[in-house]
Amino acid sequence: MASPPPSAAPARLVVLVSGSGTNLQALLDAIDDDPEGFGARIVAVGADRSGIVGLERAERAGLPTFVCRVKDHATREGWDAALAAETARFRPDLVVSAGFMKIVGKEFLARFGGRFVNTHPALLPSFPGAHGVRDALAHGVKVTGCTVHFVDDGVDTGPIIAQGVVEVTEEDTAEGEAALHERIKEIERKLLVEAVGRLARDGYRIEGRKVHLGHVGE
Ligand SMILES: Nc1nc2c(c(=O)[nH]1)N[C@@H](CN(C=O)c1ccc(C(=O)N[C@@H](CCC(=O)O)C(=O)O)cc1)CN2
Ligand SMILES: NCC(=O)N[C@@H]1O[C@H](COP(=O)([O-])[O-])[C@@H](O)[C@H]1O
Repeated sequence: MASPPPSAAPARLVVLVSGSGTNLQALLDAIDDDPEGFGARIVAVGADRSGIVGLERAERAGLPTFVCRVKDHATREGWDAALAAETARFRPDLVVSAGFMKIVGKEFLARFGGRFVNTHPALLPSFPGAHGVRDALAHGVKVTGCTVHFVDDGVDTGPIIAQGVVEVTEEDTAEGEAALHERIKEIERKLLVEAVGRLARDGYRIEGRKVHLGHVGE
């Protein structure tokens, strides 16, 4: 699977959030710093819950937002189809899960598979799921980090785009999960900005588990 050849128009991004949205903010800031050069612009921000700082950041930036809550739908499949339809309204080239805490299903992946990027706070394939930082600490690892990857129908199993490493220190106890997560997020924000910018500017090919950046060799 390959992205379309790079075009003069910036890639359209829909960003999905569930929380504080600092990764979203990093993307907003990078685009603001170099609107022509970044290669992408955010066209909408979606969430699975209301009342979160991530949505406030989007509103402050003057972006359209949408909220799609599981509990407003009779079935999980109905929610997934609604999320896909809301996202599709904004005609994204790429969808970015930046702290989006819901597993998406068949309908969403049918529409956005191969162009849905997630950032996860651990070095995949270790410690997938909703508690990557806590699980890595509990396992006693000495290094952890973050992974930007394409989303597939597993949980955090899709092809890896980029990874960043963070050392675990003696002070990083199970109770100190938040402090380690903050150090990971400092690296993660830069990694996500760099990865999304490169995907948008240079294009990419996914061959099996390998992600090749750029249109070289086509
Ligand atoms: N089909 C996929 N969907 C998503 C993936 C993925 O790899 N495949 N990655 C996530 C993000 N993610 C970690 O990176 C993640 C988010 C949430 C969960 C989870 O277990 N969620 C529960 C609900 C938890 C909650 O609401 O707080 C759920 O979905 O029911 C695991 C991994 C983006 N989506
Ligand atoms: N498995 C998904 C997951 O744990 N996602 C994590 O949530 C945080 C969101 O931070 P933010 O809201 O400040 O961007 C990020 O660390 C992201 O990797």
